[in-house]
Amino acid sequence: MTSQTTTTPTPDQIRRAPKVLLHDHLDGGLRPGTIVELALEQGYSQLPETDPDRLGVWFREAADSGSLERYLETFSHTVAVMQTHDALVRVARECAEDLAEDGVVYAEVRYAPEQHLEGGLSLEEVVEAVNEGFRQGEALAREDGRRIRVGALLTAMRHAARALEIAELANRYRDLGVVGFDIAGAEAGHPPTRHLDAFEYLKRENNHFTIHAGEAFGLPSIWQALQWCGADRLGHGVRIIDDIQVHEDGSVKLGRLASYVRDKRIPLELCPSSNLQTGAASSFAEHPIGLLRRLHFRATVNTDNRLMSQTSMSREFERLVDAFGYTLDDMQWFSVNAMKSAFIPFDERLAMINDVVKPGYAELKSEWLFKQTASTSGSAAELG
Ligand SMILES: O=c1[nH]cnc2c1ncn2[C@H]1C[C@H](O)[C@@H](CO)O1
Ligand SMILES: [Zn+2]
Repeated sequence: MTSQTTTTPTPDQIRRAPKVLLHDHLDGGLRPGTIVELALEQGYSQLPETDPDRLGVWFREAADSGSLERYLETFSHTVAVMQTHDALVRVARECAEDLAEDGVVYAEVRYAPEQHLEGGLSLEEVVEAVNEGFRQGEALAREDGRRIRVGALLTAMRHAARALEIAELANRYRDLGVVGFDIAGAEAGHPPTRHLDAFEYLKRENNHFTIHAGEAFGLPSIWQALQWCGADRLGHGVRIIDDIQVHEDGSVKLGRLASYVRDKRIPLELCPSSNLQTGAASSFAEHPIGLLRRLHFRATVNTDNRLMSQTSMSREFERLVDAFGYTLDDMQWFSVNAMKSAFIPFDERLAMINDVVKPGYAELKSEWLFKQTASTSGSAAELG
């Protein structure tokens, strides 16, 4: 038996393995039951379904459009019920609890504060409500014997004009639960350079940011995000594949931009299920993550929107294990990559890797070895 097959993780091991999540939208991860309850409490009557199971299916199907623009339309329903302090606290608390339950030990969860002002909250009140929810969720997880740390990323919507204001907000709440900044929304027609003032401000403040780029639009968007805006990470970045040639004999040639991304260890926040829904990839088996992992790009695995994709970190890994035969070693590689790429300080990242991620995988691997040894010695005894 090769070590590849011997360490193929079971669904239970995948769930228990310590996972690190860098790209997850707060407004894309609500529990369907919570949406129904919040809509009822707040008198929001536009939900397409009021049965939680059917609503969950509706989100996945509506998001399965093959177009990022149509995928994004589904967020109008989640954002609609996230307009009060209590709703934001609840959604953030449940997010942290759900991630912890799924074995996520560190997460950076993003949302756009400017989309949560319709109930009269200020930008600061939105950030404080979400932070309160994350802290509650972390504490509840701890009571259940689970360990998770959640940091917030503040997103500015790329079609709007509030990026500098949101960047300033992210800077004000730095070390107070917010670990960085992002821009999201429809990519085509909204280049990241429109928000250069925000990125330049953050660089001057020595702050961190990621940019959704190379998802619905290709290399020019990635190039701008890196070389004009100075992004620390790429949200998706999957289209970097357009700059990689794979020849018939299996040899590979990287273009200048792909080389830069790999040489500089630019983290790619890959979100396989989401890419299938927006048309950025056509199947799990053909998803560029397989090649990017083989070529040692700084690839990470992410959920993007758990509600719209009916997914979780465990589900993403299960599908990757099925498609590419990944082992616990591969899972550890992705998780260490993600932890290295997080926006918290270096010493804290290192501590997470050495005290949480690596020991977690070592334990799972030793469990497996123990079972193997027990079954081998059992059969030897029977033979004897
Ligand atoms: O995958 C995505 N690409 C671009 N924008 C996205 C994606 N997923 C969610 N968003 C948008 C919709 C949300 O309302 C917003 C903030 O989380 O970010
Ligand atoms: Zn996203």
